[in-house]
Amino acid sequence: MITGLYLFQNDLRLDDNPALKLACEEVDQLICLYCLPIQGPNRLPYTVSQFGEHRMRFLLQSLDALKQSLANKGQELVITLLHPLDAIPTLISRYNVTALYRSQHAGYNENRIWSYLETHYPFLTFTTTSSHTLFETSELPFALSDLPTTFSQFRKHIEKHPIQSCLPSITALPQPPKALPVCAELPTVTTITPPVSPNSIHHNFMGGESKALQHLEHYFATQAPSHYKETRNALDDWQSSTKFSPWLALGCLSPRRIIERLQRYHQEVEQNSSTEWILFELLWREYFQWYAHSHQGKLFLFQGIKSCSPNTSFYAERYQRWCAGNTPFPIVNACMKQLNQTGYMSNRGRQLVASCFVHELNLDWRYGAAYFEQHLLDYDVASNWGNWQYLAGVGADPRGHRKFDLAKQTTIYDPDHHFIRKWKGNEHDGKIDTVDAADWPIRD
Ligand SMILES: Cc1cc2nc3c(=O)[nH]c(=O)nc-3n(C[C@H](O)[C@H](O)[C@H](O)COP(=O)(O)OP(=O)(O)OC[C@H]3O[C@@H](n4cnc5c(N)ncnc54)[C@H](O)[C@@H]3O)c2cc1C
Repeated sequence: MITGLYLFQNDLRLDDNPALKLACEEVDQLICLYCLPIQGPNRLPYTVSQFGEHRMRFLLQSLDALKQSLANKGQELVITLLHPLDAIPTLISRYNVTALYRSQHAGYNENRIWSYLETHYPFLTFTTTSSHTLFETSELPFALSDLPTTFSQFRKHIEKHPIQSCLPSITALPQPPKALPVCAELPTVTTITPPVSPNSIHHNFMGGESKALQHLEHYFATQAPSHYKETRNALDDWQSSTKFSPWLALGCLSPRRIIERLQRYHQEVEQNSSTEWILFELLWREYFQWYAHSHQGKLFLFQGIKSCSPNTSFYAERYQRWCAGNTPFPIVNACMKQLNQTGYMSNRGRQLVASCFVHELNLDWRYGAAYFEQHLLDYDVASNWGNWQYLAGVGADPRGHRKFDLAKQTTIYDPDHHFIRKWKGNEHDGKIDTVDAADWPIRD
């Protein structure tokens, strides 16, 4: 009798999940595990915790949904607050686990944990299968160490490569062993976050696989894909971009399932430069995934993948002002308040606030990335840290860095200040510093 352990991470779904399918085929009984990292020391050295309330709400909803789907098939999702290196060895020895499975993950820490287990349990089998990306490592037309240094080169290599078809949803799973440990006492969605206003943008963001598939269908049932390229830079409109990112980040939705639905839209409705741009953006996501796999720990270094560090530092007051949306830049303030109140910010907004962080406030980009990590519903280690590096000039940008003219951007994207007024971006005191580095008040 083979007992397997499946570690759920960024693949909280049964649909198109090749890693889980393989586990189901190879073992007689299966433990399904999720380690929820909300207790213990913060893994980031940048003062913030990993989970803001919106991010946690979306994750808990997604876990609830997965737990229910598994229960409908006679399985049990064990959710623990223990670190994987405490939980997994205990389960291995208590249930005589001999085979461990997971989906491929771009996270440096997640991979170190898996490698540690592989080294310490050489007689067990460890299998990692890709489900978070459009392609598998073996399909890439270059070695990971030779990943193209720019997105354009990457896209040229990959865009004509056929994308594998999706797998159907898993209908049957091996049973769990008898007397599995009960789940940790988890905070519930209602205890951890305040109720969501029905008018709020994030009312639409409900975690879980079935919500993801509903949203996918709904998006492609509208005309929005046919206008995506013209609308995708809007700051605050639900239909302007796909809003797939939170479900993609947790793996409630497979990127290949999106491509399959996009192709159906092409056959049934139309194919134009807007619809093609959706694939283009998903290739950006793909690039950052492989970028993280390729550069590993360098994703978190101040100098990124470059050889010299930016000329920025950490100024506590400036950082606090940026987080709270109290800088001299109304558009930035509005975007930050939108993030704080909803857990979402448009791609254009993210570019503007990151540019402000690095180029106007001269702050160390990693603190901005860590703040995003805490608050974004769609936080994804590769997309977040890769984009921040890009904007800070220490990543994959051939131009060196991106500094946005915030006044000009406001004229283009919020000409009548509707967005700024809505999010109260004008409510600020116009200052960057009121104390100096030694905490002595600065006099005007
Ligand atoms: C500083 C910064 C931090 C970011 N952090 C994250 C993050 O943690 N998680 C995340 O998913 N995206 C991140 N992005 C990328 C992008 O802003 C979001 O993916 C996008 O805004 C999500 O909204 P959407 O699903 O409507 O996107 P759409 O415009 O509809 O794009 C479709 C999909 O393509 C992908 N995509 C689009 N743009 C990018 C991009 N620049 N990089 C990677 N993937 C992209 C996403 O998966 C997105 O869901 C970041 C961008 C910046 C500038």
